[in-house]
Amino acid sequence: MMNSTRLRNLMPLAAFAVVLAILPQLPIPTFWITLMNNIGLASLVAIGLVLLTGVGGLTSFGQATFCGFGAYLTAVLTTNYGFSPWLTLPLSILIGAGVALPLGLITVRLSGHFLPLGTIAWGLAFYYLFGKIEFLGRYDGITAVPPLEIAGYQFFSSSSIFYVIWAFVILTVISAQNLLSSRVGRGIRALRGGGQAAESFGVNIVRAKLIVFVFAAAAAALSGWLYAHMQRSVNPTPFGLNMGIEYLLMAVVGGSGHVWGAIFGSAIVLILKEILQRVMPSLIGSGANVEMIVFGILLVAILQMARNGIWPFVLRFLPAKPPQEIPPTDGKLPKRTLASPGSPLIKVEKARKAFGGLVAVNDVSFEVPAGRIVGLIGPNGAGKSTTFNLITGIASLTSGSVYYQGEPLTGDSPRQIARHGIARTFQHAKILPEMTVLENVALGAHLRGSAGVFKSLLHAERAEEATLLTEAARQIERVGLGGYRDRLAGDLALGQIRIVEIARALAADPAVLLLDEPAAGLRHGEKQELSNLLKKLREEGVAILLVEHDMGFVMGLVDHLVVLDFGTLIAEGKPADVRQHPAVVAAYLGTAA
Ligand SMILES: Nc1ncnc2c1ncn2[C@@H]1O[C@H](COP(=O)(O)OP(=O)(O)OP(=O)(O)O)[C@@H](O)[C@H]1O
Repeated sequence: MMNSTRLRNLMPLAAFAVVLAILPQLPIPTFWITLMNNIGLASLVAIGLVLLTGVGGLTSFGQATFCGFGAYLTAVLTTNYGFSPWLTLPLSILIGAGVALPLGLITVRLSGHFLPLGTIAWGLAFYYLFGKIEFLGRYDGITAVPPLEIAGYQFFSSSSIFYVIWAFVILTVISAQNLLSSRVGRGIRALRGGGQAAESFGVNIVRAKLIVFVFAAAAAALSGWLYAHMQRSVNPTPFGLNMGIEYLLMAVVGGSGHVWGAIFGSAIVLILKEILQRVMPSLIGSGANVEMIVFGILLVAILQMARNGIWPFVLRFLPAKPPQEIPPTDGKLPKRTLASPGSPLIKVEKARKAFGGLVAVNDVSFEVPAGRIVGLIGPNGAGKSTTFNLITGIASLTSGSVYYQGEPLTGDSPRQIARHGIARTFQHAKILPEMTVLENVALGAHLRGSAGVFKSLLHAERAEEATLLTEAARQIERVGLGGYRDRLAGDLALGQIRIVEIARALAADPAVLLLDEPAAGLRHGEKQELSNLLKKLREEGVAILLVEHDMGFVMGLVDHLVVLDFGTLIAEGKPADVRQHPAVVAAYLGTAA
Protein backbone atom coordinates (compact mmCIF):
# COMPACT_ATOMS: atom_id res chain seq x y z
CA MET A 1 0.00 0.00 0.00
CA MET A 2 1.24 3.44 -0.88
CA ASN A 3 1.11 5.97 1.96
CA SER A 4 -0.29 9.43 1.38
CA THR A 5 3.11 11.17 1.68
CA ARG A 6 4.42 9.08 -1.14
CA LEU A 7 1.29 9.71 -3.20
CA ARG A 8 1.71 13.44 -2.65
CA ASN A 9 5.38 13.17 -3.60
CA LEU A 10 4.43 11.45 -6.84
CA MET A 11 1.93 14.15 -7.85
CA PRO A 12 4.46 16.56 -9.42
CA LEU A 13 5.99 13.65 -11.32
CA ALA A 14 2.57 12.57 -12.60
CA ALA A 15 1.73 16.15 -13.65
CA PHE A 16 5.10 16.41 -15.41
CA ALA A 17 4.48 13.12 -17.25
CA VAL A 18 1.06 14.34 -18.46
CA VAL A 19 2.57 17.59 -19.81
CA LEU A 20 5.28 15.59 -21.57
CA ALA A 21 2.74 13.21 -23.07
CA ILE A 22 0.75 16.09 -24.57
CA LEU A 23 3.70 18.18 -25.76
CA PRO A 24 4.58 16.40 -29.06
CA GLN A 25 0.89 16.40 -30.01
CA LEU A 26 0.78 20.20 -30.00
CA PRO A 27 1.70 22.20 -33.11
CA ILE A 28 5.27 22.81 -31.92
CA PRO A 29 8.11 23.08 -34.49
CA THR A 30 10.20 19.89 -34.69
CA PHE A 31 13.18 21.98 -33.71
CA TRP A 32 11.77 22.47 -30.19
CA ILE A 33 11.00 18.77 -29.84
CA THR A 34 14.61 17.97 -30.80
CA LEU A 35 15.76 20.49 -28.21
CA MET A 36 13.54 18.78 -25.63
CA ASN A 37 15.14 15.46 -26.56
CA ASN A 38 18.58 16.92 -25.98
CA ILE A 39 17.40 18.31 -22.64
CA GLY A 40 16.16 14.82 -21.70
CA LEU A 41 19.49 13.23 -22.62
CA ALA A 42 21.42 15.86 -20.67
CA SER A 43 19.02 15.52 -17.72
CA LEU A 44 19.97 11.87 -17.33
CA VAL A 45 23.64 12.80 -16.93
CA ALA A 46 22.79 15.77 -14.71
CA ILE A 47 20.58 13.64 -12.40
CA GLY A 48 23.60 11.38 -11.88
CA LEU A 49 25.68 14.47 -11.11
CA VAL A 50 23.11 15.71 -8.60
CA LEU A 51 23.65 12.51 -6.64
CA LEU A 52 27.39 12.48 -7.19
CA THR A 53 28.26 16.15 -6.75
CA GLY A 54 25.26 17.84 -5.15
CA VAL A 55 24.43 15.13 -2.63
CA GLY A 56 27.64 13.13 -2.34
CA GLY A 57 29.98 16.13 -2.63
CA LEU A 58 32.17 14.50 -5.31
CA THR A 59 32.90 16.78 -8.26
CA SER A 60 33.22 15.12 -11.66
CA PHE A 61 34.07 16.75 -14.98
CA GLY A 62 34.27 13.37 -16.65
CA GLN A 63 30.66 12.18 -16.93
CA ALA A 64 30.56 12.53 -20.73
CA THR A 65 33.05 9.65 -20.87
CA PHE A 66 30.43 7.28 -19.46
CA CYS A 67 27.94 8.49 -22.12
CA GLY A 68 30.63 7.53 -24.61
CA PHE A 69 30.93 4.00 -23.26
CA GLY A 70 27.16 3.48 -23.44
CA ALA A 71 26.93 4.96 -26.95
CA TYR A 72 29.94 3.17 -28.45
CA LEU A 73 28.95 -0.19 -26.98
CA THR A 74 25.51 -0.15 -28.56
CA ALA A 75 26.87 1.32 -31.82
CA VAL A 76 29.44 -1.48 -32.19
CA LEU A 77 27.12 -4.32 -31.16
CA THR A 78 24.15 -3.21 -33.27
CA THR A 79 26.11 -2.33 -36.44
CA ASN A 80 28.85 -5.00 -36.44
CA TYR A 81 27.12 -7.88 -34.71
CA GLY A 82 23.43 -7.31 -35.42
CA PHE A 83 22.40 -7.07 -31.74
CA SER A 84 18.95 -5.68 -30.99
CA PRO A 85 19.23 -2.24 -29.31
CA TRP A 86 16.99 -3.49 -26.50
CA LEU A 87 19.56 -6.17 -25.77
CA THR A 88 22.36 -3.63 -25.72
CA LEU A 89 20.41 -1.40 -23.29
CA PRO A 90 21.36 -3.39 -20.14
CA LEU A 91 24.82 -4.00 -21.62
CA SER A 92 25.40 -0.27 -22.13
CA ILE A 93 24.30 0.50 -18.58
CA LEU A 94 26.49 -2.33 -17.32
CA ILE A 95 29.56 -1.11 -19.18
CA GLY A 96 29.07 2.39 -17.75
CA ALA A 97 28.77 0.93 -14.27
CA GLY A 98 31.57 -1.58 -14.94
CA VAL A 99 34.03 1.11 -16.02
CA ALA A 100 32.96 3.37 -13.14
CA LEU A 101 33.65 0.74 -10.50
CA PRO A 102 37.46 0.46 -10.91
CA LEU A 103 37.73 4.16 -11.82
CA GLY A 104 35.72 4.98 -8.70
CA LEU A 105 37.81 2.68 -6.54
CA ILE A 106 40.88 4.64 -7.58
CA THR A 107 39.40 8.14 -7.55
CA VAL A 108 36.78 8.42 -4.79
CA ARG A 109 39.43 8.03 -2.15
CA LEU A 110 41.19 11.12 -3.50
CA SER A 111 40.37 14.14 -1.41
CA GLY A 112 40.25 17.89 -2.14
CA HIS A 113 41.04 18.93 -5.68
CA PHE A 114 42.58 15.59 -6.65
CA LEU A 115 39.21 14.03 -7.48
CA PRO A 116 38.10 16.75 -9.96
CA LEU A 117 41.59 16.64 -11.48
CA GLY A 118 41.32 12.86 -11.77
CA THR A 119 37.99 13.19 -13.59
CA ILE A 120 39.50 15.74 -15.99
CA ALA A 121 42.34 13.32 -16.66
CA TRP A 122 40.04 10.45 -17.58
CA GLY A 123 37.73 12.81 -19.52
CA LEU A 124 40.68 13.77 -21.74
CA ALA A 125 42.20 10.30 -21.92
CA PHE A 126 39.05 8.51 -23.04
CA TYR A 127 38.23 11.18 -25.63
CA TYR A 128 41.56 10.54 -27.35
CA LEU A 129 41.19 6.80 -26.87
CA PHE A 130 37.78 6.76 -28.61
CA GLY A 131 39.31 8.81 -31.44
CA LYS A 132 42.35 6.60 -31.93
CA ILE A 133 40.80 3.15 -32.08
CA GLU A 134 40.35 1.86 -35.62
CA PHE A 135 37.60 -0.48 -34.51
CA LEU A 136 35.57 2.51 -33.27
CA GLY A 137 36.02 4.40 -36.55
CA ARG A 138 38.61 6.81 -35.12
CA TYR A 139 37.43 10.46 -35.09
CA ASP A 140 34.82 9.74 -37.82
CA GLY A 141 33.08 7.33 -35.47
CA ILE A 142 30.42 4.79 -36.37
CA THR A 143 27.46 5.51 -38.64
CA ALA A 144 24.26 3.68 -39.60
CA VAL A 145 23.33 2.83 -36.02
CA PRO A 146 19.79 1.37 -36.21
CA PRO A 147 16.87 3.24 -34.66
CA LEU A 148 14.96 1.83 -31.71
CA GLU A 149 12.09 -0.42 -32.73
CA ILE A 150 9.07 -1.98 -31.01
CA ALA A 151 6.89 -4.50 -32.86
CA GLY A 152 7.97 -3.16 -36.24
CA TYR A 153 7.49 0.51 -35.25
CA GLN A 154 10.73 2.42 -35.65
CA PHE A 155 11.43 5.46 -33.47
CA PHE A 156 12.84 7.54 -36.33
CA SER A 157 11.19 10.88 -35.76
CA SER A 158 12.09 13.35 -33.03
CA SER A 159 8.57 13.25 -31.65
CA SER A 160 8.54 9.46 -31.35
CA ILE A 161 11.91 9.01 -29.64
CA PHE A 162 10.87 11.93 -27.40
CA TYR A 163 8.60 9.49 -25.52
CA VAL A 164 11.37 6.92 -25.06
CA ILE A 165 13.87 9.50 -23.80
CA TRP A 166 11.48 11.10 -21.33
CA ALA A 167 10.16 7.74 -20.10
CA PHE A 168 13.75 6.92 -19.13
CA VAL A 169 14.20 10.36 -17.53
CA ILE A 170 11.11 9.78 -15.37
CA LEU A 171 12.29 6.29 -14.39
CA THR A 172 15.68 7.73 -13.46
CA VAL A 173 14.05 10.50 -11.38
CA ILE A 174 12.00 7.88 -9.51
CA SER A 175 14.97 5.61 -8.84
CA ALA A 176 17.16 8.56 -7.75
CA GLN A 177 14.45 9.76 -5.35
CA ASN A 178 13.90 6.23 -4.05
CA LEU A 179 17.61 5.86 -3.41
CA LEU A 180 17.94 9.22 -1.67
CA SER A 181 14.99 8.63 0.66
CA SER A 182 16.25 5.21 1.78
CA ARG A 183 18.60 4.00 4.50
CA VAL A 184 21.40 3.78 1.90
CA GLY A 185 20.50 7.29 0.72
CA ARG A 186 20.78 8.74 4.23
CA GLY A 187 24.34 7.42 4.30
CA ILE A 188 25.00 9.04 0.92
CA ARG A 189 23.49 12.36 1.99
CA ALA A 190 25.62 12.28 5.11
CA LEU A 191 28.75 12.39 2.93
CA ARG A 192 28.28 16.15 2.59
CA GLY A 193 28.83 16.63 6.31
CA GLY A 194 32.29 15.12 5.92
CA GLY A 195 31.10 11.61 6.64
CA GLN A 196 32.59 11.36 10.14
CA ALA A 197 29.23 11.22 11.93
CA ALA A 198 27.86 8.76 9.36
CA GLU A 199 30.88 6.50 9.78
CA SER A 200 30.45 6.57 13.55
CA PHE A 201 27.01 5.04 13.00
CA GLY A 202 28.23 2.33 10.69
CA VAL A 203 27.93 3.87 7.21
CA ASN A 204 30.61 2.59 4.89
CA ILE A 205 31.78 5.89 3.42
CA VAL A 206 33.80 4.47 0.54
CA ARG A 207 30.89 2.23 -0.43
CA ALA A 208 28.44 5.17 -0.25
CA LYS A 209 30.70 7.16 -2.58
CA LEU A 210 31.04 4.23 -4.95
CA ILE A 211 27.26 3.77 -5.08
CA VAL A 212 26.68 7.35 -6.27
CA PHE A 213 29.63 7.10 -8.59
CA VAL A 214 28.31 3.96 -10.26
CA PHE A 215 24.71 5.30 -10.31
CA ALA A 216 25.87 8.51 -12.02
CA ALA A 217 27.92 6.54 -14.55
CA ALA A 218 25.03 4.17 -15.29
CA ALA A 219 22.66 7.13 -15.85
CA ALA A 220 25.23 8.72 -18.19
CA ALA A 221 25.70 5.44 -20.09
CA LEU A 222 21.91 5.21 -20.50
CA SER A 223 21.98 8.72 -21.95
CA GLY A 224 24.75 7.60 -24.34
CA TRP A 225 22.73 4.56 -25.44
CA LEU A 226 19.71 6.77 -26.19
CA TYR A 227 21.90 9.32 -27.97
CA ALA A 228 23.37 6.67 -30.28
CA HIS A 229 19.92 5.49 -31.36
CA MET A 230 18.50 9.00 -31.64
CA GLN A 231 21.44 10.33 -33.66
CA ARG A 232 22.07 6.97 -35.32
CA SER A 233 25.78 7.68 -35.35
CA VAL A 234 28.50 8.22 -32.77
CA ASN A 235 31.87 10.00 -32.77
CA PRO A 236 34.13 11.15 -29.91
CA THR A 237 33.12 14.86 -29.89
CA PRO A 238 30.00 14.64 -27.65
CA PHE A 239 31.91 12.56 -25.12
CA GLY A 240 34.88 14.86 -24.54
CA LEU A 241 35.85 17.08 -21.65
CA ASN A 242 33.87 20.08 -22.97
CA MET A 243 30.63 18.18 -22.61
CA GLY A 244 31.73 16.90 -19.21
CA ILE A 245 32.11 20.49 -18.04
CA GLU A 246 28.75 21.46 -19.55
CA TYR A 247 26.95 18.62 -17.73
CA LEU A 248 28.44 19.73 -14.43
CA LEU A 249 27.32 23.27 -15.20
CA MET A 250 23.77 22.06 -15.81
CA ALA A 251 23.64 20.31 -12.44
CA VAL A 252 25.08 23.33 -10.64
CA VAL A 253 22.87 25.92 -12.39
CA GLY A 254 19.76 23.86 -11.69
CA GLY A 255 20.61 23.31 -8.05
CA SER A 256 22.99 20.47 -7.51
CA GLY A 257 21.28 19.13 -4.40
CA HIS A 258 17.93 18.53 -6.08
CA VAL A 259 16.92 15.82 -8.54
CA TRP A 260 14.43 18.15 -10.28
CA GLY A 261 17.14 20.79 -10.41
CA ALA A 262 19.01 18.55 -12.87
CA ILE A 263 16.19 18.72 -15.42
CA PHE A 264 15.71 22.39 -14.78
CA GLY A 265 19.42 23.14 -15.14
CA SER A 266 19.71 21.12 -18.35
CA ALA A 267 16.76 23.02 -19.80
CA ILE A 268 18.15 26.43 -18.82
CA VAL A 269 21.64 25.77 -20.18
CA LEU A 270 20.53 24.22 -23.47
CA ILE A 271 17.73 26.71 -24.17
CA LEU A 272 19.99 29.65 -23.32
CA LYS A 273 22.70 28.31 -25.59
CA GLU A 274 20.25 27.76 -28.42
CA ILE A 275 18.70 31.21 -28.13
CA LEU A 276 22.09 32.91 -28.02
CA GLN A 277 23.33 30.94 -31.01
CA ARG A 278 20.33 32.23 -32.98
CA VAL A 279 20.13 35.76 -31.69
CA MET A 280 23.73 36.87 -31.26
CA PRO A 281 24.93 36.45 -34.89
CA SER A 282 22.02 38.56 -36.10
CA LEU A 283 22.86 41.24 -33.53
CA ILE A 284 26.64 41.33 -33.82
CA GLY A 285 27.35 39.48 -37.06
CA SER A 286 28.53 35.91 -37.40
CA GLY A 287 32.01 34.50 -37.08
CA ALA A 288 33.06 35.95 -33.75
CA ASN A 289 31.55 33.24 -31.58
CA VAL A 290 30.41 35.97 -29.20
CA GLU A 291 27.48 33.85 -28.06
CA MET A 292 29.75 31.61 -26.00
CA ILE A 293 31.15 34.64 -24.16
CA VAL A 294 27.66 36.00 -23.46
CA PHE A 295 26.60 32.49 -22.44
CA GLY A 296 29.44 32.34 -19.92
CA ILE A 297 28.63 35.79 -18.53
CA LEU A 298 24.94 34.92 -18.13
CA LEU A 299 25.74 31.69 -16.30
CA VAL A 300 28.12 33.45 -13.93
CA ALA A 301 25.42 36.07 -13.29
CA ILE A 302 22.85 33.32 -12.57
CA LEU A 303 25.18 31.62 -10.11
CA GLN A 304 25.97 34.95 -8.46
CA MET A 305 22.27 35.51 -7.81
CA ALA A 306 21.42 31.94 -6.86
CA ARG A 307 24.48 30.27 -5.36
CA ASN A 308 22.73 26.99 -4.74
CA GLY A 309 21.23 26.95 -8.22
CA ILE A 310 17.84 28.04 -9.44
CA TRP A 311 15.71 25.13 -8.23
CA PRO A 312 15.85 26.08 -4.51
CA PHE A 313 14.69 29.55 -5.63
CA VAL A 314 11.74 28.01 -7.53
CA LEU A 315 10.94 25.81 -4.51
CA ARG A 316 10.19 28.92 -2.47
CA PHE A 317 7.16 29.55 -4.66
CA LEU A 318 5.91 25.97 -4.51
CA PRO A 319 3.82 24.61 -1.62
CA ALA A 320 5.98 23.44 1.29
CA LYS A 321 6.72 19.72 1.46
CA PRO A 322 4.29 18.00 3.83
CA PRO A 323 5.76 16.37 6.97
CA GLN A 324 7.03 12.86 6.39
CA GLU A 325 4.37 10.29 7.19
CA ILE A 326 5.62 7.09 8.78
CA PRO A 327 3.55 4.13 7.62
CA PRO A 328 2.19 2.06 10.54
CA THR A 329 4.33 -1.00 11.13
CA ASP A 330 4.50 -3.89 13.53
CA GLY A 331 8.00 -4.76 12.33
CA LYS A 332 10.65 -5.09 15.03
CA LEU A 333 14.26 -4.00 14.87
CA PRO A 334 17.01 -6.21 16.29
CA LYS A 335 17.71 -5.26 19.92
CA ARG A 336 20.96 -5.75 21.78
CA THR A 337 21.14 -7.74 25.01
CA LEU A 338 22.90 -5.52 27.50
CA ALA A 339 25.61 -6.82 29.83
CA SER A 340 24.84 -7.12 33.53
CA PRO A 341 25.42 -3.87 35.47
CA GLY A 342 28.93 -3.46 36.76
CA SER A 343 30.60 -5.76 34.23
CA PRO A 344 33.44 -3.95 32.44
CA LEU A 345 32.55 -2.96 28.89
CA ILE A 346 35.16 -0.44 27.82
CA LYS A 347 38.67 -0.73 29.11
CA VAL A 348 41.19 1.93 28.17
CA GLU A 349 44.71 0.72 28.88
CA LYS A 350 47.73 3.02 28.74
CA ALA A 351 46.16 4.88 25.83
CA ARG A 352 48.52 7.39 24.32
CA LYS A 353 48.05 9.90 21.54
CA ALA A 354 50.80 12.19 20.35
CA PHE A 355 50.29 14.92 17.75
CA GLY A 356 53.91 15.49 16.73
CA GLY A 357 55.61 16.68 19.93
CA LEU A 358 52.34 17.26 21.81
CA VAL A 359 51.15 14.34 23.94
CA ALA A 360 47.37 14.91 24.03
CA VAL A 361 46.64 11.67 25.91
CA ASN A 362 49.43 10.33 28.06
CA ASP A 363 49.22 6.61 28.99
CA VAL A 364 45.68 6.93 30.36
CA SER A 365 43.86 3.88 31.80
CA PHE A 366 40.27 3.59 33.08
CA GLU A 367 37.15 1.48 32.70
CA VAL A 368 33.53 2.12 31.82
CA PRO A 369 31.28 -0.63 33.24
CA ALA A 370 27.76 -1.50 32.08
CA GLY A 371 25.00 0.37 33.93
CA ARG A 372 27.34 3.07 35.20
CA ILE A 373 27.97 6.69 34.31
CA VAL A 374 31.64 7.66 34.21
CA GLY A 375 32.52 11.34 34.00
CA LEU A 376 35.66 12.39 32.13
CA ILE A 377 36.62 15.88 33.21
CA GLY A 378 39.56 18.22 32.99
CA PRO A 379 40.43 21.78 31.93
CA ASN A 380 40.31 22.87 28.30
CA GLY A 381 42.81 20.98 26.21
CA ALA A 382 43.19 18.20 28.80
CA GLY A 383 42.65 15.50 26.17
CA LYS A 384 39.01 14.50 26.81
CA SER A 385 37.77 14.71 23.22
CA THR A 386 40.90 13.01 21.98
CA THR A 387 40.22 10.16 24.42
CA PHE A 388 36.71 9.88 22.94
CA ASN A 389 38.19 9.78 19.48
CA LEU A 390 40.61 7.02 20.51
CA ILE A 391 37.75 4.90 21.87
CA THR A 392 35.58 5.40 18.78
CA GLY A 393 38.37 4.87 16.24
CA ILE A 394 38.30 8.41 14.84
CA ALA A 395 41.87 8.91 16.04
CA SER A 396 44.44 6.12 16.06
CA LEU A 397 46.34 5.20 19.21
CA THR A 398 50.05 6.04 19.28
CA SER A 399 50.39 3.23 21.84
CA GLY A 400 48.24 1.40 24.38
CA SER A 401 44.90 -0.33 23.83
CA VAL A 402 41.16 0.01 24.06
CA TYR A 403 39.06 -3.11 24.75
CA TYR A 404 35.37 -3.79 24.42
CA GLN A 405 34.29 -6.72 26.60
CA GLY A 406 37.90 -7.91 26.58
CA GLU A 407 38.22 -7.71 22.79
CA PRO A 408 40.81 -5.24 21.48
CA LEU A 409 39.38 -2.42 19.33
CA THR A 410 42.82 -1.14 18.37
CA GLY A 411 43.07 -0.55 14.62
CA ASP A 412 39.32 -0.95 14.04
CA SER A 413 37.57 1.72 11.98
CA PRO A 414 34.78 3.84 13.52
CA ARG A 415 32.36 1.72 11.48
CA GLN A 416 33.60 -1.54 12.99
CA ILE A 417 33.55 -0.03 16.46
CA ALA A 418 29.96 1.18 15.96
CA ARG A 419 28.94 -2.43 15.31
CA HIS A 420 29.69 -3.25 18.97
CA GLY A 421 27.02 -0.76 20.00
CA ILE A 422 29.36 2.09 20.88
CA ALA A 423 27.52 5.28 19.96
CA ARG A 424 28.63 8.85 20.47
CA THR A 425 27.85 12.52 20.23
CA PHE A 426 30.37 15.11 19.14
CA GLN A 427 31.76 18.16 20.93
CA HIS A 428 31.13 20.17 17.76
CA ALA A 429 27.75 18.74 16.83
CA LYS A 430 27.85 16.89 13.54
CA ILE A 431 24.28 16.87 12.39
CA LEU A 432 23.23 17.27 8.77
CA PRO A 433 21.52 20.67 8.70
CA GLU A 434 19.63 20.07 5.46
CA MET A 435 18.10 16.83 6.68
CA THR A 436 15.11 16.75 9.01
CA VAL A 437 15.49 15.81 12.67
CA LEU A 438 13.79 12.50 11.83
CA GLU A 439 16.29 11.72 9.04
CA ASN A 440 19.24 12.70 11.21
CA VAL A 441 18.12 10.40 14.00
CA ALA A 442 17.28 7.58 11.58
CA LEU A 443 20.93 7.69 10.47
CA GLY A 444 21.75 6.44 13.97
CA ALA A 445 19.76 3.26 13.30
CA HIS A 446 21.74 2.54 10.12
CA LEU A 447 23.25 -0.71 11.39
CA ARG A 448 19.86 -2.02 12.52
CA GLY A 449 18.65 -2.16 8.92
CA SER A 450 20.08 -4.19 6.09
CA ALA A 451 18.33 -3.19 2.84
CA GLY A 452 20.88 -2.60 0.11
CA VAL A 453 21.10 -0.40 -2.93
CA PHE A 454 18.96 -2.43 -5.36
CA LYS A 455 16.05 -2.74 -2.95
CA SER A 456 16.34 0.99 -2.29
CA LEU A 457 16.31 1.91 -6.00
CA LEU A 458 13.05 -0.03 -6.39
CA HIS A 459 11.70 1.20 -3.05
CA ALA A 460 11.27 -2.44 -2.06
CA GLU A 461 12.66 -1.74 1.44
CA ARG A 462 9.57 0.13 2.60
CA ALA A 463 8.73 -2.32 5.43
CA GLU A 464 12.22 -2.06 6.94
CA GLU A 465 12.31 1.70 6.34
CA ALA A 466 9.04 2.11 8.26
CA THR A 467 10.53 0.32 11.28
CA LEU A 468 13.70 2.45 11.13
CA LEU A 469 11.69 5.67 10.95
CA THR A 470 9.34 4.51 13.72
CA GLU A 471 12.35 3.82 15.92
CA ALA A 472 13.85 7.23 15.09
CA ALA A 473 10.53 8.94 15.92
CA ARG A 474 10.37 7.02 19.22
CA GLN A 475 13.83 8.23 20.24
CA ILE A 476 12.95 11.81 19.27
CA GLU A 477 9.89 11.62 21.53
CA ARG A 478 12.02 10.07 24.25
CA VAL A 479 14.44 13.01 24.33
CA GLY A 480 11.53 15.47 24.29
CA LEU A 481 11.89 16.83 20.75
CA GLY A 482 8.68 15.32 19.34
CA GLY A 483 7.48 18.73 18.19
CA TYR A 484 10.61 19.20 16.04
CA ARG A 485 10.55 15.85 14.22
CA ASP A 486 9.99 17.28 10.76
CA ARG A 487 12.01 20.46 11.12
CA LEU A 488 15.33 20.81 9.34
CA ALA A 489 17.98 20.03 11.93
CA GLY A 490 19.91 23.15 10.92
CA ASP A 491 17.00 25.33 12.10
CA LEU A 492 17.25 24.13 15.73
CA ALA A 493 19.04 25.90 18.60
CA LEU A 494 22.46 24.55 19.55
CA GLY A 495 21.23 22.92 22.76
CA GLN A 496 18.49 21.12 20.82
CA ILE A 497 20.98 19.98 18.21
CA ARG A 498 22.98 18.32 20.99
CA ILE A 499 19.84 16.51 22.08
CA VAL A 500 19.21 15.42 18.45
CA GLU A 501 22.69 13.90 18.57
CA ILE A 502 21.73 11.98 21.71
CA ALA A 503 18.56 10.70 20.04
CA ARG A 504 20.66 9.63 17.06
CA ALA A 505 23.01 7.74 19.37
CA LEU A 506 20.04 6.10 21.12
CA ALA A 507 18.61 4.99 17.76
CA ALA A 508 21.72 2.82 17.43
CA ASP A 509 20.49 0.77 20.44
CA PRO A 510 23.80 1.42 22.19
CA ALA A 511 25.55 -0.66 24.81
CA VAL A 512 27.95 2.22 25.42
CA LEU A 513 27.08 5.89 25.05
CA LEU A 514 29.84 8.48 24.78
CA LEU A 515 28.52 12.00 25.28
CA ASP A 516 30.79 14.96 24.59
CA GLU A 517 29.47 18.01 26.49
CA PRO A 518 25.78 17.13 26.08
CA ALA A 519 24.55 19.81 28.50
CA ALA A 520 26.28 22.74 26.76
CA GLY A 521 23.67 25.25 25.62
CA LEU A 522 20.82 23.68 27.64
CA ARG A 523 18.61 25.62 30.05
CA HIS A 524 18.23 24.49 33.66
CA GLY A 525 15.03 22.52 33.10
CA GLU A 526 16.44 20.87 29.98
CA LYS A 527 19.54 19.81 31.91
CA GLN A 528 17.27 18.26 34.52
CA GLU A 529 15.42 16.29 31.82
CA LEU A 530 18.70 15.16 30.28
CA SER A 531 19.96 14.07 33.67
CA ASN A 532 16.78 12.03 34.23
CA LEU A 533 17.13 10.41 30.81
CA LEU A 534 20.75 9.43 31.46
CA LYS A 535 19.80 7.95 34.85
CA LYS A 536 17.10 5.90 33.15
CA LEU A 537 19.56 4.63 30.56
CA ARG A 538 21.92 3.66 33.38
CA GLU A 539 19.12 1.67 34.99
CA GLU A 540 18.58 -0.13 31.69
CA GLY A 541 22.23 -1.20 31.74
CA VAL A 542 23.78 1.23 29.25
CA ALA A 543 27.38 2.27 30.01
CA ILE A 544 27.83 6.04 29.70
CA LEU A 545 31.05 8.01 29.37
CA LEU A 546 30.39 11.70 29.82
CA VAL A 547 32.59 14.69 29.09
CA GLU A 548 31.06 17.78 30.62
CA HIS A 549 32.19 21.16 31.92
CA ASP A 550 29.07 21.81 34.00
CA MET A 551 30.22 20.52 37.38
CA GLY A 552 26.77 20.72 38.99
CA PHE A 553 25.42 18.47 36.26
CA VAL A 554 28.34 16.02 36.47
CA MET A 555 28.53 15.72 40.27
CA GLY A 556 24.88 14.87 40.70
CA LEU A 557 24.94 12.24 37.99
CA VAL A 558 28.13 10.22 37.65
CA ASP A 559 29.16 7.10 39.58
CA HIS A 560 32.85 7.51 38.87
CA LEU A 561 35.02 10.42 37.82
CA VAL A 562 38.22 10.38 35.78
CA VAL A 563 40.20 13.63 35.76
CA LEU A 564 42.70 14.50 33.07
CA ASP A 565 45.16 17.38 33.03
CA PHE A 566 47.55 17.98 30.13
CA GLY A 567 46.67 14.51 28.85
CA THR A 568 47.56 12.77 32.12
CA LEU A 569 45.14 11.06 34.49
CA ILE A 570 45.59 12.93 37.78
CA ALA A 571 42.77 11.41 39.83
CA GLU A 572 39.82 9.01 39.64
CA GLY A 573 37.20 7.73 42.01
CA LYS A 574 33.85 8.66 43.50
CA PRO A 575 32.82 12.26 42.71
CA ALA A 576 32.77 13.29 46.38
CA ASP A 577 36.35 12.00 46.88
CA VAL A 578 37.74 13.34 43.64
CA ARG A 579 36.52 16.87 44.26
CA GLN A 580 38.61 16.93 47.46
CA HIS A 581 41.74 15.62 45.70
CA PRO A 582 44.45 18.32 45.99
CA ALA A 583 45.74 17.77 42.44
CA VAL A 584 42.23 18.17 41.06
CA VAL A 585 41.53 21.27 43.09
CA ALA A 586 44.81 22.74 41.91
CA ALA A 587 44.47 21.75 38.28
CA TYR A 588 40.88 22.16 37.48
CA LEU A 589 38.04 22.51 39.91
CA GLY A 590 39.42 25.37 41.93
CA THR A 591 36.61 27.54 43.19
CA ALA A 592 34.04 25.68 41.08
CA ALA A 593 34.43 22.59 43.29
N1 LIG B 1 44.13 16.80 15.41
C1 LIG B 1 44.94 17.42 16.27
N2 LIG B 1 46.15 17.83 15.88
C2 LIG B 1 46.99 18.44 16.76
N3 LIG B 1 46.67 18.68 18.04
C3 LIG B 1 45.47 18.30 18.48
C4 LIG B 1 44.54 17.66 17.62
N4 LIG B 1 43.40 17.37 18.34
C5 LIG B 1 43.64 17.84 19.58
N5 LIG B 1 44.87 18.40 19.66
C6 LIG B 1 45.47 18.97 20.86
O1 LIG B 1 45.41 17.98 21.86
C7 LIG B 1 45.13 18.58 23.12
C8 LIG B 1 43.91 17.94 23.71
O2 LIG B 1 42.78 18.34 22.97
P1 LIG B 1 41.31 17.83 23.26
O3 LIG B 1 40.39 18.47 22.27
O4 LIG B 1 41.30 16.37 23.39
O5 LIG B 1 41.05 18.47 24.70
P2 LIG B 1 39.72 18.57 25.52
O6 LIG B 1 40.04 18.13 26.90
O7 LIG B 1 38.62 17.89 24.82
O8 LIG B 1 39.51 20.14 25.52
P3 LIG B 1 38.15 21.01 25.46
O9 LIG B 1 37.53 20.90 26.80
O10 LIG B 1 38.65 22.39 25.17
O11 LIG B 1 37.36 20.44 24.37
C9 LIG B 1 44.96 20.07 22.86
O12 LIG B 1 46.19 20.70 23.18
C10 LIG B 1 44.68 20.16 21.40
O13 LIG B 1 45.15 21.37 20.87
